Amino acid sequence: MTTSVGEREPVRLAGVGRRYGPRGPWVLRGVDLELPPGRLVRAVGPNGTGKSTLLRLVAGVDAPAEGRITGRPPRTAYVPERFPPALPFTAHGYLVHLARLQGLRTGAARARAGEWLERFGAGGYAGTALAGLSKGTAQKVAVAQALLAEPGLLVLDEAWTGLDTGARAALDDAVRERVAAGATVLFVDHDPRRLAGEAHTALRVEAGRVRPAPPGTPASVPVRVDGPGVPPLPGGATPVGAGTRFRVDGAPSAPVRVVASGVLPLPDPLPGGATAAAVGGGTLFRVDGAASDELLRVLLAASWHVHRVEPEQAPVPAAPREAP
Ligand SMILES: Nc1ncnc2c1ncn2[C@@H]1O[C@H](COP(=O)(O)OP(=O)(O)OP(=O)(O)O)[C@@H](O)[C@H]1O
Repeated sequence: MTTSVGEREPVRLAGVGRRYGPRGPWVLRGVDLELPPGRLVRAVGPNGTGKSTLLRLVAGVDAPAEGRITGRPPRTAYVPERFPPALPFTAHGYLVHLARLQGLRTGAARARAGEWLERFGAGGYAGTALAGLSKGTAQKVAVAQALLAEPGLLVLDEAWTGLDTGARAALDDAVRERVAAGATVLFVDHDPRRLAGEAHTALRVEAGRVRPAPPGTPASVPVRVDGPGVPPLPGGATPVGAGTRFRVDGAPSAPVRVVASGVLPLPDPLPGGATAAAVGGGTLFRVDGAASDELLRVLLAASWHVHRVEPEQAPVPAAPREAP
């Protein structure tokens, strides 16, 4: 059940604002965000500050009062904070109906609906009317509907609330599968231990703004190094604390390349006059070694995900001409 969603653009929010009613206070304003594929993003913030509003906007079930949201993939799924009132379906019938609406053929829709009910431990309620389900089982159906069609963007608003332990673990696994398949997953959950240490980025929603959450936010992994091994780092940099931050002793002077990706805007200009260019799945920064520490600090502060830090390679020499 883990089809890759393939290469696609990030979901982009540009100057997004939302208020309820033409004279209502702005709940969110001036929100600029990029949510790239393959990222697990957590939104945090005090009650009533606009987390659900942000999630509804990203999911496309609500529209901004100003600004634009682009790049939403065709298969976007959303689990609202509150499941809609019971409709005249059985649990299985409802999921089949939604899967058909999402483009699955009847046979595949039936199979997928059954599989997801089983995964969440609700297979025994497939034939029960939605109106007859307990709150917990109804929540399993709410979560299953979002996973039926392997969405490229999955938005979860307190989706774990009401689930039993087994179903919560099944949802954790389903989220990991979607992220591994290249989907973007944006979630809110009141439990700070939810997917702790796995979220690539934490966003703080407060006072109408969306900012990177401060380092130490439980779900935040400000910088994570991917790959089987980290190459020798410029200036003898050493990983600190399970490979999440770097300390550089002495100022290296050799040029350095940093490959990173992130959702929040970076300062312009970048430290040391670093240049940035898009590469597959991220951004390639080139910076003088003396400024690489500062560039990493800036990336860290903006919750960017650093994939590689390496010395700039010498230009590849031209291939020698063959003797005539
Ligand atoms: N449909 C609506 N009509 C009017 N005001 C709304 C509507 N939805 C949300 N609001 C208001 O917008 C603000 C942000 O609400 P929102 O639900 O997005 O916050 P939240 O951070 O998700 O809250 P919580 O953590 O309590 O779920 C609140 O003041 C809320 O009353």
